Amino acid sequence: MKIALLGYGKMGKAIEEIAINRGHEIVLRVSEDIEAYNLDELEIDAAIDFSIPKAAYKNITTAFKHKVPVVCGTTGWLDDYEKVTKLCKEEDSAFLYASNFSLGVNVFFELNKKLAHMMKGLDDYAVEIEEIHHTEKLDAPSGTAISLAQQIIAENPNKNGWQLDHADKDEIPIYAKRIKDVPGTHTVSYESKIDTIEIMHMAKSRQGFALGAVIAAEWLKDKKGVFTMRDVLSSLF
Ligand SMILES: NC(=O)C1=CN([C@@H]2O[C@H](COP(=O)(O)OP(=O)(O)OC[C@H]3O[C@@H](n4cnc5c(N)ncnc54)[C@H](OP(=O)(O)O)[C@@H]3O)[C@@H](O)[C@H]2O)C=CC1
Ligand SMILES: O=C(O)C1=N[C@H](C(=O)O)C[C@H](O)C1
Repeated sequence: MKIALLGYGKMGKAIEEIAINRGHEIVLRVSEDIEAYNLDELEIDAAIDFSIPKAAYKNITTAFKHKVPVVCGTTGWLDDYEKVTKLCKEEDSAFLYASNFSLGVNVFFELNKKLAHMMKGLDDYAVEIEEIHHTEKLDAPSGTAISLAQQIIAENPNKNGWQLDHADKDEIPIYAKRIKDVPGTHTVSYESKIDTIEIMHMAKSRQGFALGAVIAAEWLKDKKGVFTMRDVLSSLF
């Protein structure tokens, strides 16, 4: 496959290494305004966007206009998600966003949903989410923590939203910590006066995120429509 990397920072470089090892060719590396590049002449099979929150919308929608399928891992831009999916359908293109591409986190998401379902009637337990990332991360809370909160809210009628660092009774607090070099750790805990139930995922490197993104691009290549990582991993869950 011919792959365009929209964003060539820590994740772009990790994805490049894995894509080349899997026999793909990187035909474009974008680190600035996408309009500076000629997408049409490169015969791109898929673009993978791991850029910055304020660039993601333009990168994605520009790729659609050039009929390039987009896998997006950039977080912190989701206020524009509905606009992007509408445009994807209008342009007859393909789009797959995941707040976290690692297989382990996608298993963790399934555990989180099951645990939330079991805990929804147990009012003695207070739920909270903690995420820890490296100090260069631009957004807080992490996209993964938001996905975890949304999954709990979907299961629990007593929870209507989330807030960073504090929460009302009907909300889930998300605590975001920044510590040098941490690739990404997420913990969901339910605490009562007598015990604590906790599930945790700790990434040891960026390799899992990068491999998942390349697998998603291979999967998306000849498809049309809007997908999630659950579609890619449907045979597992
Ligand atoms: N979904 C997932 O599984 C994962 C998601 N992420 C997310 O991916 C994103 C990138 O993370 P990471 O690689 O660690 O961050 P980095 O800061 O290392 O990389 C971002 C890169 O984007 C570049 N950039 C700036 N403007 C543009 C633009 N207009 N178009 C394209 N690229 C641009 C930056 O260039 P410059 O430095 O010159 O400004 C930088 O090289 C973040 O949003 C992060 O949360 C990260 C890991 C996993
Ligand atoms: O910025 C990061 O590094 C990461 N971002 C993603 C997120 O916001 O959830 C995924 C992963 O945890 C690493």
